This record gives sequence, C-alpha cells and structure tokens, in this order.
Amino acid sequence: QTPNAPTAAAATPVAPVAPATAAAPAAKALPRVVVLATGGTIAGAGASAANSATYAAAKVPVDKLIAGLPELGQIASVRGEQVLQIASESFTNQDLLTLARKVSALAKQPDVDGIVVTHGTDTLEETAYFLNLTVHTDKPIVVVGSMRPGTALSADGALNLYDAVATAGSQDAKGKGVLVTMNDEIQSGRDVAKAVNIKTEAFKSPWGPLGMIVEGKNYWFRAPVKRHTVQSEFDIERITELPKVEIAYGYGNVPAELVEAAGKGATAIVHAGTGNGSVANRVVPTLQKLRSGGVQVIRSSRVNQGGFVLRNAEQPDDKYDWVVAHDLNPQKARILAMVALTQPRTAQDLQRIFWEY
Ligand SMILES: NC(=O)CC[C@H](N)C(=O)O
Repeated sequence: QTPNAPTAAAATPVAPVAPATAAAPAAKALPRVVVLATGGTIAGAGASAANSATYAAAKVPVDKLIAGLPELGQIASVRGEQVLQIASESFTNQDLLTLARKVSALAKQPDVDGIVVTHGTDTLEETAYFLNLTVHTDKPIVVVGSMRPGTALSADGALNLYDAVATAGSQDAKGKGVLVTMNDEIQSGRDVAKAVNIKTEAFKSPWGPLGMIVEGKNYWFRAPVKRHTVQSEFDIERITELPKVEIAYGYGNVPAELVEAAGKGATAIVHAGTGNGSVANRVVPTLQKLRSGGVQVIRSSRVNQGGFVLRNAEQPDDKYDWVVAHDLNPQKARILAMVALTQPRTAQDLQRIFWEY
C-alpha cells in the first residue's frame, strides 16, 4: 500500500481548518483566457446522441460552448469571441491571416494571460503551425478541437476544451510554442498531425506528446527545440499576404501533367513524394522545369507519421537546387514555405529555414 492510498489518507487526522479572518490573503486571481472560436466538430451538432460521425460541424456559438462548461470558471476567467464558424477543410489563407492577427493582438493585451483557438480537426495542424511560426508571444496559445460533436455519446469536446483552457492559463505552458490539447495530451503544434479519423485518439506526433493534462493540471515531460513564436524571424504583423504554394501528390502511374498544373503560377511546389520523398522518373523533368522557371521545389513525404526526407537521398537536391522538407508532412511544409516565401529567397536560405523551424 502506498502512503497516499485512499485508506491511508482516511486514517490520517484531518488538520483543523483555520477560521477565515479579515487578515487572510486574497484568493489567487484566476488566469484570464480568451477562447477564439472558428467552428469544427467541437461546435458541431448531430440529430441524435448516436450520431458520432454523421452531424453538422460549426453550429454552436462560442458563448454557448463556454456556458455549457461551467467547470471552466474554476480554472480561469474565460471569455469567448467568434472569429469564424466553418469546417476547417474550408480554411483559406485569408482565414489564417485574420485569425493570426487576432491572436497576435490579444497576446499583446496585458489583461490576457492565454489564448485558446477552437478549430475543426481536419486542418488544425496547419493553423497551429502557422500561429507557431508567426505570432510573437510567450503567452500560451492552445489550439483544440474534438472528434465527436457535443450532442454525441462520449463527446470529447468538453474535456478537450477544459484541458485547453487549463493549459492556456498555466505558467508552465509559457514559451513552449503553440500547443494542441486533444485526448488528454499536450502536443506541439509544430509536430502534431491528425493521423486517425473517427477515433478520439486522432492526433499524433512522430516525436511524442510534450505532456499530459489530468483533472485540469498540466504535467510536462519535454519542450520543443525548433524555432517558434518569440524566436521566429517571421511576424504576422509584417505579413500582408501569402504566396501561392501548392502540393503535388506522388503515387504509382502519376501523370506529370498534374504536377505541372500544380506548379503553374506558384512560388513553390511541395512534392508529397513516396517513401523517402522519392519522385517518379517522368515527374523529375517537370519539377526541374518548374525550378528553372523560378518555382521552389520542396520534397516532402506522403508517409503518414514520421516521413523524414534527407538531402540528396533519392534525388540530387544540390544539383537540382531543390529543398527537402525535413520531417514536415506536405501540408505543414506548405505552411512553412508560404511564410518563408513572403520574401524572395534562394533555395539555400529556404533549406536553412526548413532545418530551423
Ligand atoms: N472532427 C472535426 O473537427 C472534423 C469536422 C470538420 N471536417 C472540420 O475539420 O472542421
């Protein structure tokens, strides 16, 4: 039996509670957390409690979400703002800019200690990484979603939101970059990706979670080492628009014309290659042609969870003046390329950025 097991605790005499006096110190002020809502399943509603997969996303307004979770009042002083009300697969670059500017402005306010963004899970990893790269603050920013709507049996949104608010209000979460709280875990917004659908354990990082949240308390085990937020050379306050960066998918028998179409008029193309970021023989000349036309070529991998592309492995990147995406999946590589290419760069400089962020 451990010393703090329930029976041992019960046997310990309870210390008398000191009577409250006028001299008693004031209760510690709760952290002030703003919840910015953008839609998704966390704001979804289904026809019946059995509908865990068949429902409409982006229905419930943020004030109703907060009012439905009175437990939040015990861990933070919370207010909500509705920024968007959409399913996240419909996020545009303009939506990213609008949200990041809002987060940045709030982070500058002295009466805000932390920010939560509620978001659909489909592109949550892209938004989390975008904020991680562009918002200059050490205040916690936590992006959160859910896999089941609030109307469903065993809905996960309430606990995920509670965990997000607890994390956004935690001193321990400061300076760790943008975070994602799903399924009791604290993940780095840079690393995490939706790896499973339907199930509530949907979000995985190839490098593991940073910590856990249990009953509203954060437990940390590691911190990110890639540049983010305050150490980032990018700043949403200086970004007016995002360049066109598209993704071309690799697969057996892929026609080169698809890749050509994806690269047309783009500043960069991310090639979601097979395995180690390999490129079909008939696609190589297309990518070379795009590169000679000034388009940056970035080799990523379509491998789910742990795609890792090395320079000059599979393709001679030095010779072709291509860039590799390091461990970033194609959609995260697209986010970093857009942010980096808000100004002209050599492939060498773009590669440096891919190593550092
Ligand atoms: N679980 C979800 O949030 C998915 C709902 C919707 N497709 C979205 O991403 O917004």
